Amino acid sequence: MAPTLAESATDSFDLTDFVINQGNGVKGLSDLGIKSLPIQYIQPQEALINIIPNESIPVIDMSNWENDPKIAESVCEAAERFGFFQLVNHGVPLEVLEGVEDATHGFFGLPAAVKRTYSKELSPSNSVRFGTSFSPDSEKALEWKDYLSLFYVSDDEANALWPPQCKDECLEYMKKAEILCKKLLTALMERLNIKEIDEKKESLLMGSRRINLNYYPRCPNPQLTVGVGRHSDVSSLTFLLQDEIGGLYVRVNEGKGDEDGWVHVPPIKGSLVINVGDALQILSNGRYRSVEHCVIASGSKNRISIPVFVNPKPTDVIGPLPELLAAGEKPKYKNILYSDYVKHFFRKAHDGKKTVEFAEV
Ligand SMILES: CC(C)(COP(=O)(O)OP(=O)(O)OC[C@H]1O[C@@H](n2cnc3c(N)ncnc32)[C@H](O)[C@@H]1OP(=O)(O)O)[C@@H](O)C(=O)NCCC(=O)NCCSC(=O)/C=C/c1ccc(O)cc1
Ligand SMILES: O=C(O)CCC(=O)C(=O)O
Ligand SMILES: [Fe+2]
Repeated sequence: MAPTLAESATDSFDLTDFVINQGNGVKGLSDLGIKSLPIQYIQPQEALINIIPNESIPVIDMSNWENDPKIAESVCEAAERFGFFQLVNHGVPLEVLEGVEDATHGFFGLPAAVKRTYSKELSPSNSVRFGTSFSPDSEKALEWKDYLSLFYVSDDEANALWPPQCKDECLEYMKKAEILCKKLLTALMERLNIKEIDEKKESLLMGSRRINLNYYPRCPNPQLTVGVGRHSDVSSLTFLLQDEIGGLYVRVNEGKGDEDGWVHVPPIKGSLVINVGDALQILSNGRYRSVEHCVIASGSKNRISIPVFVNPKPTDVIGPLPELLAAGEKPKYKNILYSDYVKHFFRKAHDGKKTVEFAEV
């Protein structure tokens, strides 16, 4: 039986066992109606961010993409300057977005005992993992987030192993996002004078995919914790669907003259938030920027978000693209096996932009 509130306030309540081992997650804690944040979730002061109210990341309308080259230009400029932008009229149908949102609520609404069967300990495959926080074994303070992470290997594998409550919707969203991804990557490569995405480049840029379903339940003291700590993604590009609650913040003006701080990414119905990940920063030799972001939980509502991470293949060696070096650029990054890079990211707590130092020359 779930512990009572009185029990949860005492040492007799084993939070790790309840949240992690039993599969209740932070959703389980929130559903208990706890009135204050357990100490394990209190983040150190430096995790808290300075919010800049009057700035924003670009919102780009893609409806005239085929005919108006200025749209591709805005995408490339946003990828260089902010590393983040929102897209509207991007071609992924609203029903597909709504379908995967409903499926996400369906999955997290399952009993803990069912979700737990997808945990690292019990899941029959490394491609499917239900968990809570990012890296609980290495974090000083936990994050207020549960997730399901699905690595795509094949349709057959997904059909056999992904949870039936969400597999069709996840596959559909991932596939539609891929069409959009090709368009964006073609434009981003053209800007680097790379006219053709051959097989090798296609693998480096979009050889693997992972879809995460993130659940951030209502939090009793959202200002003391984080939904996701500051990090950059290790993908090439991330396609993030967020619901109407809000809470995603992106770092702006880092190392520039203007005020360094964080801007909110306001939810826009039907839009997708796109961001550059470390792999594209490395491949483009720093031209496109993978930028820090974080999530602040809500004090009143449950929030979901669904990123599709488009990545190199785990077996690819990533480094600055040869065309850039042939044009005389000095490499800023070493060549590195992509799965080593990702393992390095997953084994430590979120730490801003530090992962990329692993690849710096
Ligand atoms: C190295 C991978 C990820 C796993 O390969 P594996 O052979 O199953 O390796 P391991 O089982 O040894 O996993 C390596 C470590 O990563 C951990 N891990 C294995 N998947 C996971 C998992 N989805 N979640 C969080 N730890 C994991 C796993 O627990 C393990 O840590 P540890 O147990 O401490 O040794 C492999 O699939 C790979 O190279 N994938 C490349 C494609 C890929 O997944 N790219 C990542 C895109 S994800 C991204 O950009 C951002 C993700 C993100 C996610 C959460 C955030 O809060 C913020 C951002
Ligand atoms: O929930 C969000 O808005 C962002 C989540 C995120 O940054 C991630 O999963 O990598
Ligand atoms: Fe992220």
